[in-house]
Amino acid sequence: MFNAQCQDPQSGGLRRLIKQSVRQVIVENKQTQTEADCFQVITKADRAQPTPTANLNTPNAVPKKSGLTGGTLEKPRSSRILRFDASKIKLEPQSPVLHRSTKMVDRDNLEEYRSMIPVTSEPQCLNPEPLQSVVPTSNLLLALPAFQTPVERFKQSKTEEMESKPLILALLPTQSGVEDSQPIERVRLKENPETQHAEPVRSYDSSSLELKDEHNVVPLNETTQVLETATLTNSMVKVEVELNFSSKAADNPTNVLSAKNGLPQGARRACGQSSTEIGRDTPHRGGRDVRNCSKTCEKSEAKVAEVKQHNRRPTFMKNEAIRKAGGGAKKNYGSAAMSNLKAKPVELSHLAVAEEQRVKSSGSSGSGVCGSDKGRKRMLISKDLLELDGHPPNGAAARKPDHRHDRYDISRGKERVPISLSALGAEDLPEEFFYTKSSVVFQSAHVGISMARIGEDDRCSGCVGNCLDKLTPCECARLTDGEFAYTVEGLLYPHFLKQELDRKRNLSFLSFCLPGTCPVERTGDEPCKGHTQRRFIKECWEKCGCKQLCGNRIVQRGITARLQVFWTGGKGWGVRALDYLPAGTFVCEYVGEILTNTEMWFRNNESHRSAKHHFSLNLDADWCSERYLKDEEALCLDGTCYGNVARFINHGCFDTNLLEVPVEIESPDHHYYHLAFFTSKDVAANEELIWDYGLDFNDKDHPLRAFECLCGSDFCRGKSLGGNSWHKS
Ligand SMILES: C[S@@+](CC[C@H](N)C(=O)[O-])C[C@H]1O[C@@H](n2cnc3c(N)ncnc32)[C@H](O)[C@@H]1O
Repeated sequence: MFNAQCQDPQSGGLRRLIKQSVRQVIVENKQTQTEADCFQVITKADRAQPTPTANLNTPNAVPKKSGLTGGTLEKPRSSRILRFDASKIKLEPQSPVLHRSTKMVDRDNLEEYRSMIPVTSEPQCLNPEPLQSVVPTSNLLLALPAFQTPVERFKQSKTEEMESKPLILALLPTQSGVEDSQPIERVRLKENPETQHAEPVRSYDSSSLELKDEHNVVPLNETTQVLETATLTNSMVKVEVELNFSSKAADNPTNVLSAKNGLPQGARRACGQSSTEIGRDTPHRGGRDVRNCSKTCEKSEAKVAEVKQHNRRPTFMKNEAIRKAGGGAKKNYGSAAMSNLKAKPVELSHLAVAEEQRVKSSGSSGSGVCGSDKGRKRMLISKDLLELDGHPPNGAAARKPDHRHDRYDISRGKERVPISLSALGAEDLPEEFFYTKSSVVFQSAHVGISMARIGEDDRCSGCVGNCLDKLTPCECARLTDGEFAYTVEGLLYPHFLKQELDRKRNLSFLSFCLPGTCPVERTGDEPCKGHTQRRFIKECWEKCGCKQLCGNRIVQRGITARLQVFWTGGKGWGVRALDYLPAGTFVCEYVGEILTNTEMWFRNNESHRSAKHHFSLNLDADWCSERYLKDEEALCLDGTCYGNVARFINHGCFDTNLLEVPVEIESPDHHYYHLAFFTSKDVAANEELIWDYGLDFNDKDHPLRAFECLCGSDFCRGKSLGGNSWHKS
């Protein structure tokens, strides 16, 4: 679909090829500028017989897959932890503040999450001992197991139902929460209150709620009155949370509220506040030097230190406790894959079984483009592909896709930052797809990356710390044309950007590889006129000696910019950055299923043909290499069913703000690489992000018809396509 460029450097004129064309655009300054078509899918090339001369013994040869072993099918049960401020949710359920403060974490990673909790939880007036009686009402950590749909949830077995109990992990005290708070007795959940799947109100009282009787965590008593309600969205399931607080304080001496001050018995006031005495403690007198206070005063240095020390204790359950409580939550898809260094490739047959299970168990997956690709086999492109001893990540292969969109974060916690979805003006939500942070391999695509094959020259094993600190480029940088591509700020160097933009706009002779190596040419009617050579970036990686914080590791760290999927109108969904992004900022990688040209061609002729939007692109930056790439070898990415936020990025014919750059991480094998998007210029907050698909809008041989382009550029190549547009077909 996207990304291959051909031109005849001999004639300099424009000649249309079978799949690609180069168009000349006369820009205002009368300079002739050419824009190459990159948005390309397989046409005749895929139907042709493979060229038998491919030499797989070359250094770049792709290792054949063999003997893939390991892998167990385990039903993934992840849990989401939603931290929200009840008062804010109540007032502004969709505020960005709320959005930012929402974080989904696998149960196994709670400890990691602890460090991310803002210090606003610092107790203001709390006595650590009777904390159970001082219950803040504003910050609550609530874990809800993830479910496919509410309906499915209620079909769960009794055992699983037990596991689905909400788990209050912590109540974080805030200043405002002190005066009017009481112990929570009940959390009442009402799922999907506004949808047809509305389920009856589900109440969890002290016996069904799992609470950790630890600092900041509140035991339950009998239910009495509702003091606070809140609504949060968990994976498109709207959950109304009613926090029921005790009013039977007198029954419980530790929960007695002082009629005068509203504080539970045993809680202390901060110095300078009302001088009401509570219990035997001596309150701090206003204006008094805290150094003179006794330890019983909570403003005293000793008390503050004690409180701080107490708060350093883990607020959350330990993993083991959580597993017991939640029934054995598994690591989530992404993190498990990335953290399992000893993983072996997932056995394909297991994947097939998993896929079948997915199709069977997902009622909605039988429709639409994604629903039609039953039985596909996929693997994560990650360390679990490495041919090392070990096992695949638990449940990674068997994980069921959850097709619903979470508007607060369509990645469902898989990305480092939430990717929100603004559906303003849209009639429907985007079509279902499986959000994946890393590309997955479809059955025939050979992208096995072997650690053993990564040689000394392909990594900087002798480096330490940050390679950017070195005076001379490390081995990885040498593979990036001998220099680092990234600045210390993590941006693409301006000269790198300029060079690549020039290369795209003004296809110079030097940018082309020799004819005769192009798979298009081998099967087409016309000779290939060359492809633009792409400059690859080689990032440092696990096998390098440098640290994870090395500045030559940008794309592998994932998305850091706040992105939002929004409704553009005519173009469908698009992506914008919520903040200003300077030129050279990494935005995201194009993630999808990795498949061969041949497989892509079949898909385009079958399931994708009638699709409204198309999500496939060619990884053809290696077409300039000396060896042939057979059609069964040349790779494409299809983001239709498995993809990330990049699948929503729209096309622009000219003056786009994104540049696609091939980036190698795992190995310097140009056969498979990551296609990373960087801002090609400064991008204002809320500006739509677009890149040039390089689509040949006039290609009538293509199985998919080009869309009628609405990029709005004066140099638009596809705005008046007449009958060639799928919109009109
Ligand atoms: C990779 S998807 C982009 C996301 C898509 N807009 C959506 O709603 O899912 C590519 C598809 O978006 C639409 N599209 C992208 N750029 C466009 C443009 N400039 N004008 C019209 N449609 C566009 C076309 O339907 C195209 O097949």
